[in-house]
Amino acid sequence: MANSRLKKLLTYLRPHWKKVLLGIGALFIVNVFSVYIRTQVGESIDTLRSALSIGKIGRDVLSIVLLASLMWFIRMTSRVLMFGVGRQVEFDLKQSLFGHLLTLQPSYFFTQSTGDLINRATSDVDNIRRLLGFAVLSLANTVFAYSLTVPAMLAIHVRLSLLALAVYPFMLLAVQLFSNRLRNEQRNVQENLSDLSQLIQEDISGIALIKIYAQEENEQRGFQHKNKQLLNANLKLARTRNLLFPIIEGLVFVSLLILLALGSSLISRGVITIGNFVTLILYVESLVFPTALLGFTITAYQRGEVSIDRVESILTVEPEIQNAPDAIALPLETARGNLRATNLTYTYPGATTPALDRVNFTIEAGETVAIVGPIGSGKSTLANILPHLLQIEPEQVWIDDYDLTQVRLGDLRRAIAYVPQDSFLFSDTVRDNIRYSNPSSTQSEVELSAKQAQIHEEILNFPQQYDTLVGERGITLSGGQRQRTSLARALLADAPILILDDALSSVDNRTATEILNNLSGGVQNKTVLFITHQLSAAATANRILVMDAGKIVQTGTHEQLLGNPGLYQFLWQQHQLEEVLT
Ligand SMILES: Nc1ncnc2c1ncn2[C@@H]1O[C@H](COP(=O)(O)OP(=O)(O)OP(=O)(O)O)[C@@H](O)[C@H]1O
Repeated sequence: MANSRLKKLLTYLRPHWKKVLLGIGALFIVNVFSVYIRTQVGESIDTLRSALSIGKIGRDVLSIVLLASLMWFIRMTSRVLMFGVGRQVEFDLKQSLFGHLLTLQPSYFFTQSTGDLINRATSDVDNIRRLLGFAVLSLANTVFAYSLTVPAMLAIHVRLSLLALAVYPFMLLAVQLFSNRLRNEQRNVQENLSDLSQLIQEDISGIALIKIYAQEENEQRGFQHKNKQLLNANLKLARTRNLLFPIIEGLVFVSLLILLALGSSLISRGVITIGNFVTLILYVESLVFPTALLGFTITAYQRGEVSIDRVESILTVEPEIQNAPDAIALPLETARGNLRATNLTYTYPGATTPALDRVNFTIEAGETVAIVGPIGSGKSTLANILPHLLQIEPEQVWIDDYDLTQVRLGDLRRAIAYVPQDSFLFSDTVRDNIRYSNPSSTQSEVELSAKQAQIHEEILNFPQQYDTLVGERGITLSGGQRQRTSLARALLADAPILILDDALSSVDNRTATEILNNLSGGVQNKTVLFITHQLSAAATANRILVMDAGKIVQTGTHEQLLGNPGLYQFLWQQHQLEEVLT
């Protein structure tokens, strides 16, 4: 696992290897300078003891200042390079995450919490950036500091250096002991953060419901509970971290004490010079920072490791619905709009009964077909299968006599304009919302679609007409206006097949029937499939499919179906009753 994470890190870094090498190389030079300057200080002290010369002191000070300035400059360069690489990897990861999410089927998003997904794409990616910027930089710095300083110390006096360094294995032991705990606590923090984000996102979406049922206090309590859990997880992590760092620092000071205690007798016996002794103290002091940082580095590493897992768990999800190898091209110009189903059966993952059970139909190009039936009878499932938004077995559905599962996804979806039940509008202008299906269309084409969807007149009454912003940053449209704007968008796509999934449910019966009548008037020769509970609208279709419990139980024109006892007759009587009552 750790190995695979390391491999992942290397994959992230590979495109930026030149900068990484340059940054690490610069860090190596910085550490060489650091050791050299400390040796210089010791030598200067020893020279002072033999002959006090102001000129020599001046020269030594100047050379040390120059070297230190150069060192500072190179250290800055290495930081800019490494932190830049971290930012670049953050950018790359966000790009691939977003790109990958767009390849996944809608059902994936039903089973995932949006807050968690957002958190992974932001906070977790940020942790990986820190791991690659700060942690790699600091780890490399620690390795260089030790590998250059320790030999220099040993060269001065082996026994004294070894004794001063004797406490360092305890430091590594402490870090090791704490690392598992830190990782688990970090994971806990990330998960609690995701929970909280999810709650905020849900509450904002469901704000009307919260108010209708006067649940503000309950929601506030729920939020407080989750927020408290996050606080506790953060405090626990901080406690562990705050326990580790003082242990490390304390051990460093023990090593300084050893130096002081033993070093003074070695000086008095003339084994080492005062200059050597000062250099040794400076060396031990130079290891304090990289060693104390080891704790932070480990935390950043742990945090990054957890985040790598969380980000990779999205990136490794295979899209269920992809182009088949050698997928069949179905260019828009050649698509006619025939649809056929043979024994179409579909069961939702985890469900025990099929949502569609051996469904058979043939719909000719240009036909207008209404699909009616009680709630939960499988109408939307069928509507989602046709643009291949749900994965089905091959050889069950055919478009223009091609197996739907073998047709290139882009071509299939361009051939089908689909208006789902809940009409989604982007926070953008009305024009761009309609143009979404065909971004190169002209204003007059947009207006034509809006007229067919019977929304044009209302748009003209909006404050900035077609330039009016809708959604979160603009005006709020009524349910019926949203539905007709979505319909205008679908009509502008000019696809040979139009599927409306109860897409006019918030539009009054008369207008809905008028719109559908115009669509089925054959002006555009589209195949129109509309799912509806408005039976007066369904009555205008060329043919009606009646669904019940996943099956097509009746087929025919309105008149034929009315003449036969069955579900349609029953639904129609109910509809007539509702008309009288309203
Ligand atoms: N994502 C899903 N996961 C599991 N089961 C589902 C899912 N979506 C729908 N179902 C089930 O599949 C069956 C058919 O649902 P579907 O939404 O296709 O019915 P419908 O006829 O469109 O209903 P309505 O008229 O209410 O829109 C129902 O039993 C429903 O509970």
